[in-house]
Amino acid sequence: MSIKIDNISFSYGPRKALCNLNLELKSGQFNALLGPNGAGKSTLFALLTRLYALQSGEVFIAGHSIHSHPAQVMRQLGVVFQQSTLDLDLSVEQNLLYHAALHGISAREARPRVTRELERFELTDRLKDKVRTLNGGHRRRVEIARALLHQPSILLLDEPSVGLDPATRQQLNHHIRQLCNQQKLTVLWATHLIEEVQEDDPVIILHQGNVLASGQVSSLVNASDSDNLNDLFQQLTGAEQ
Ligand SMILES: Nc1ncnc2c1ncn2[C@@H]1O[C@H](COP(=O)(O)OP(=O)(O)OP(=O)(O)O)[C@@H](O)[C@H]1O
Repeated sequence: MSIKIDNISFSYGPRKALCNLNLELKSGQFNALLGPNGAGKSTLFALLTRLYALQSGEVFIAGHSIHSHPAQVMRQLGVVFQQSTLDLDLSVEQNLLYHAALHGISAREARPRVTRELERFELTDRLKDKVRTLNGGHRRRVEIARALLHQPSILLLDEPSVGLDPATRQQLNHHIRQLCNQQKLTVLWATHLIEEVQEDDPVIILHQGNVLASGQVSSLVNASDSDNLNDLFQQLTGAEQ
């Protein structure tokens, strides 16, 4: 399922955060949204998830406007925000069942889904543990498992690897890629880290609210006079990695 972003702009008072964005995510693929701090990544996520109302332009999910068909399209979205939204004093199971209930899924129906997701994330033995006792990498996995409980076809992750050590970051990134391949999920992975983006990925380079480039990494690099994505990113944004 795809997301089409049609000419959206957004300002916080006088500060312009997004300027005339036009994008289409590749359906069933791992799409990377690469931008330095302040690029506008979180603002874009807030608009895609309807946390903020659109000020101009439109967003379509599977051809439906998020403005005119919100319930229909929101069901298709799984979201992992930059800041964790787990309740630290509830167990992993309680956090997951609570989310399922918010989506109208009964506990009876939710339990096997919880079991399946936790198995997939190798967290089965942590079911009854309070989230507070989990390390950062495990908390992130619980959040992703939670985002998948209602079986969305699109998964949005806003800098999910922030605060994790390099090995855990890599595992998480690898895990999402596997999920994407197995389930044909459309993924939007926001990051400021070039090493989380691979040559075959469709990438969107966002800087100061503007899309500077979008397309498959290797095509963008080949069409430029840079040797790799790192060089291209630096050339376009002036930002050092
Ligand atoms: N609530 C707000 N009020 C005013 N300005 C804001 C607000 N939130 C974000 N901004 C500004 O909007 C721009 C885009 O911010 P945004 O958080 O979307 O970027 P980002 O790419 O997610 O960066 P980061 O990784 O640092 O969160 C920045 O200039 C930021 O300072």
